[in-house]
Amino acid sequence: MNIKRVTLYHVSMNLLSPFVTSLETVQQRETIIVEVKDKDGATGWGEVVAFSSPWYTEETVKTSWHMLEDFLIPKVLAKEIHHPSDVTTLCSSIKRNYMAKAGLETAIWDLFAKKQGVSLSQLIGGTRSTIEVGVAVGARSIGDCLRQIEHYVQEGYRRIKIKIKPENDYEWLKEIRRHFPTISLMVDANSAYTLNDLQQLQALDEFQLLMIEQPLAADDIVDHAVLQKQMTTPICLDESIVTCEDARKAIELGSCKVINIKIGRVGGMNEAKKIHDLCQAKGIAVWCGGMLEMGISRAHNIALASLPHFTIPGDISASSRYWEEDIIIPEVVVKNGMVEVPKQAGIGVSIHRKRLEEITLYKRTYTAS
Ligand SMILES: O=C(O)CCC(=O)c1ccccc1C(=O)O
Ligand SMILES: [Mg+2]
Repeated sequence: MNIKRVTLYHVSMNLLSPFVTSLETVQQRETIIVEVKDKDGATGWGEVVAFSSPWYTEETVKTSWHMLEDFLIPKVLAKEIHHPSDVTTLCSSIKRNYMAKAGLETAIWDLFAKKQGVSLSQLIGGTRSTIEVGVAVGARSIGDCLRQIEHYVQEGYRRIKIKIKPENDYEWLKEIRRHFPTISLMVDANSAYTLNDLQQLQALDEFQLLMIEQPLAADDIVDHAVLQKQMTTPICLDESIVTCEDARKAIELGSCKVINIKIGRVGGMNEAKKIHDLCQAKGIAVWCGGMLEMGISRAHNIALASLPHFTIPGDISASSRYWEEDIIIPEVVVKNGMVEVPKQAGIGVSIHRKRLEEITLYKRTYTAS
């Protein structure tokens, strides 16, 4: 493949309702859509999942744009690409900046799959035609939280995830379990605790949680290993795992029993697949995480989650969970807690050009010299 043009769209959409985490409340979702075109005019689409501010990881929409414009796009425009995994190698001299890399790399995966005439799921070795999905609830109050759970359980979601922090964990979970004693339930702390909170965390063991996601700091796989030995609830790592090497070390240390794989956080589909394969070999459970994303990233997640070792429902909700109108056709729909894996070439959905233009604040095209 010779990539001839890359277009970046700076876009912004309002979430249907604010998403509250221990670190940030997201209402306006700003991001970058990446369109790549080769010499034959074939097109691939990717989405950068960085946020407006560096609350989740260090990347932002602006740092991603800078990395793409000044370093990453020039690399892919300069060389022939034989396979999307070449992009990882091409960009390996550029440190970190995983979400910026993933936005471009996933667009090239979509393009490559389309050129081969196969679905992205098929291309990466996906084995499922439907995937089980869960939903994440980031609520302002326990009342709001209970109402949301009720609604999503009724919609058929297979697993509910609640955002917690030290000020509302035990009491909230007590209330939730009183109303929903048997639902598949897990929590995500986005690093809101330290080992000083050991007893408070151990108290959560009574709620039969599927897992607790990222209780401690992103750069602390040592303390997570200490914590896992003293909790029965499985620990799942999210922010701590940005490479396959991180996953290997965390597994060796016993820092987690589960890993949440996000394509954006780990720099692309290639690395995501490597982590999947490693976890499969080591018997560590995995599921596909979410980033309050628009449809393009959602479609890439669906392809990833069709791999055989994704045995736990991911944070892959319907387009209508977050958006009035998504930028893909058809939108992602959830029926009975399941999403169909598209069979069409590439990510298997079309871009809703009119909707994309509506939410675009600025766009710029870069061409091969
Ligand atoms: O529904 C989703 O898209 C995922 C929700 C979620 O938990 C989340 C959303 C934004 C940033 C980080 C996270 C996370 O998994 O920690
Ligand atoms: Mg998380």
